[in-house]
Amino acid sequence: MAAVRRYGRAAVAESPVTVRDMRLHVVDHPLVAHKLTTLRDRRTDSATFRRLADELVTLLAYEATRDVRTEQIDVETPVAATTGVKLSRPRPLVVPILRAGLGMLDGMVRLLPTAEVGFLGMIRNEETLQASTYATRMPEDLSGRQVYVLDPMLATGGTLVAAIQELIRRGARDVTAVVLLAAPEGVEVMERELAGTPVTVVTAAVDDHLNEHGYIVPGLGDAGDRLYGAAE
Ligand SMILES: O=P(O)(O)OC[C@H]1O[C@H](OP(=O)(O)OP(=O)(O)O)[C@H](O)[C@@H]1O
Ligand SMILES: O=c1cc[nH]c(=O)[nH]1
Ligand SMILES: [Mg+2]
Repeated sequence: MAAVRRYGRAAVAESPVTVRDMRLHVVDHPLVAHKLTTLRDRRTDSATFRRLADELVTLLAYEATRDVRTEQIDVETPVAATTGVKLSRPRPLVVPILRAGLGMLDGMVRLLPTAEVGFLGMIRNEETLQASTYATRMPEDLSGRQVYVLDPMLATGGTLVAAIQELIRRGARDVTAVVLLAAPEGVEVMERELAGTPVTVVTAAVDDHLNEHGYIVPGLGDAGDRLYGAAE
């Protein structure tokens, strides 16, 4: 599939790649690959999965926050006066998409301690693959805010596109999506549906394809169930 080649290994070498208005950054790092491989493993239990997802997000967050706004401040070390930076206001907003995105929240705010947190509850209908929103708790006005939206899986793209459209409706113009895994089909849908809006997607990998149930292949299964499902 041409799209796979476009976003597969080649994208890792050149990452980030910009396609129309979307910047796709596949984080190429051995620790990222190691943690992702253990997340993929069907034998990994929920407790380990939660810990690894948390660690992986912190590594992705390092890349995702590369353009976070800072301002210069004065600081006195024990030796001399100098200048440094601190995170600027308005505070960045972090929005996990419930349920599975909640497993990424702690790892993200660990690196962004000043962040405000909003919530979007969304569910994908497993028959139609259409996303719907069942809960929203975010500031109404997001103009001037840097927004980081968290969801482990970018599959058909329906969920993330709807989430980002809602952020844009509230005035956000600086949106970064942090996902653990993406499908090439979902990346294409995002480019098409969000054309004209500069959006960055940071991910650990772009996989091969979606199967007939809309699951990422090889993927890691149902992220929500693996994080919060019944114990094995
Ligand atoms: O790109 P898409 O095709 O829209 O699929 C991705 C969405 O599906 C999963 O959520 P799910 O609906 O299973 O909800 P959950 O997080 O509560 O498990 C996943 O966490 C994404 O939100
Ligand atoms: O592979 C997939 C696709 C959607 N949602 C998941 O949790 N996993
Ligand atoms: Mg799920």
